[in-house]
Amino acid sequence: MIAVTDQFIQKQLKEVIECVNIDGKTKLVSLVKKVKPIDPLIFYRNGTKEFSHQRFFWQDPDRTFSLVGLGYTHIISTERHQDRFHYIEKEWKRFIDRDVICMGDIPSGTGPLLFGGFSFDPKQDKDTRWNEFSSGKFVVPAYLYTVKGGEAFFTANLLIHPTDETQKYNHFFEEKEKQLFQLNGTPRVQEELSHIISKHEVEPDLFKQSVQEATNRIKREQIEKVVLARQLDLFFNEPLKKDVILERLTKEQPTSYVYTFDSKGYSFIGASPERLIKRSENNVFSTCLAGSIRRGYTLREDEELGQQLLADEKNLIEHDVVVHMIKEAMIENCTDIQLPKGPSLYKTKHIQHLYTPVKGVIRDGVTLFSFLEKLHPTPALGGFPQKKALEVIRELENFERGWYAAPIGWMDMKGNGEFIVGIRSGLLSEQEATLFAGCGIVADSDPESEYEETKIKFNPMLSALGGVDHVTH
Ligand SMILES: C=C(O[C@H]1C=CC=C(C(=O)O)[C@@H]1O)C(=O)O
Repeated sequence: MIAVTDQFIQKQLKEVIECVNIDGKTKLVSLVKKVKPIDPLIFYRNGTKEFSHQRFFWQDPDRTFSLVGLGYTHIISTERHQDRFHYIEKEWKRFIDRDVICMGDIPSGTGPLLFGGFSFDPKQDKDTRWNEFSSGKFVVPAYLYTVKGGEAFFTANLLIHPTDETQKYNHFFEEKEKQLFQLNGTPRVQEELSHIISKHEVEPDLFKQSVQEATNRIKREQIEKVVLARQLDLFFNEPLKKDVILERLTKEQPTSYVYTFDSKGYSFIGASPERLIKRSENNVFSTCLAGSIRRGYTLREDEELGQQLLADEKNLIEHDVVVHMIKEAMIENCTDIQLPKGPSLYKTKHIQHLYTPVKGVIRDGVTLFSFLEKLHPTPALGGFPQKKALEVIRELENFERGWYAAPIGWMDMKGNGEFIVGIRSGLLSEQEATLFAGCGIVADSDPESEYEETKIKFNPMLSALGGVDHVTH
């Protein structure tokens, strides 16, 4: 990409405004500039005053790729049950073709990019807490900061109306850049968090009963595997500092994706280790992650626990069901599939998992969203067979999962992008948080152990919110 100057951008903007004035139709113009890298958390924080109701943040586990969006210039949202993936993709394509003007050669991950997610199951009974998070909701940010490797880019996606005058945008880009990239102040991770004044496990006994019921059904061969989840409610003494929580997540969960989607006072936030699908040109990557054990307190104990997990039959069955389903989806949609023979370990700060990465070359005509539709929910989040597992979850879980355990991610205008599953997550509002955690149930699952496993899975969010002591390795 050519390094553009502010004068060049100003000239381009002037030309677009003149065209829009003549044409009489509102357009989104996407301006991209290479900038000096700053910490993406600073960009997110700089949006607190103006954009706290419309912000998102995304960072890869290796922290070499970050996206931060401020302000939502365009929203594509649906409450559809059936073809929600297709609908969002179709609307996005239509928007790009009809309403977007891009300047020059735009690198992947910049420009008019779509960020958002889907709900786990649009057929679950609705809870008003999830009102801002529809069955499919995607946004094009007004301002986007992208970090790719050592390079950084600032995108402004501006809506230009036919009545707009050129003067309105004089020095606009430069001033926004100055405002959003200012390095004022130290990292806030040391700052005191709001205090948890009350912690409430939502119906733990019901969860254990549901696990028991699920194992009975599995033994009666009505289903092979089902993932059951539960909630933990937290109440705080003062409004939550979302930028501090996000910063703690990035520091405390170095092997996880960190993400938040903020909308009108609510934030869906988490640190997930689980990639659902990534597309980069014609290459696709997915991950089978299922089967868990806690981390050890010493290196030795940690290794022993890892070996125990790698040999544990119950966990291997749980994992195999996921590998089988993802492999089938890969065969259908890809060529040149590469899949290791057996799982390895994936360690996060509080928990270790059985892990099998998969890659392939996407077949002609398959898109990121059509692939997503095939995969979601994998047996790591739903169960197997998929349809039956969803019915069991609807029956045995007594809350709406919303975006928990569902795809969240991004796609650019070239169709490249990545989706993870929104686990190790919580829904935050002003002074409250609801955390979610689930686990895969197979015939041999024991309700008490599954309950303990969900406790560990609450820890990444709980710790970022100031609720648990840190485990050190
Ligand atoms: C459903 C969750 O985790 C899934 C991902 C990895 C391992 C899992 C397990 O071992 O049960 C779960 O399938 C969660 O963290 O809420």
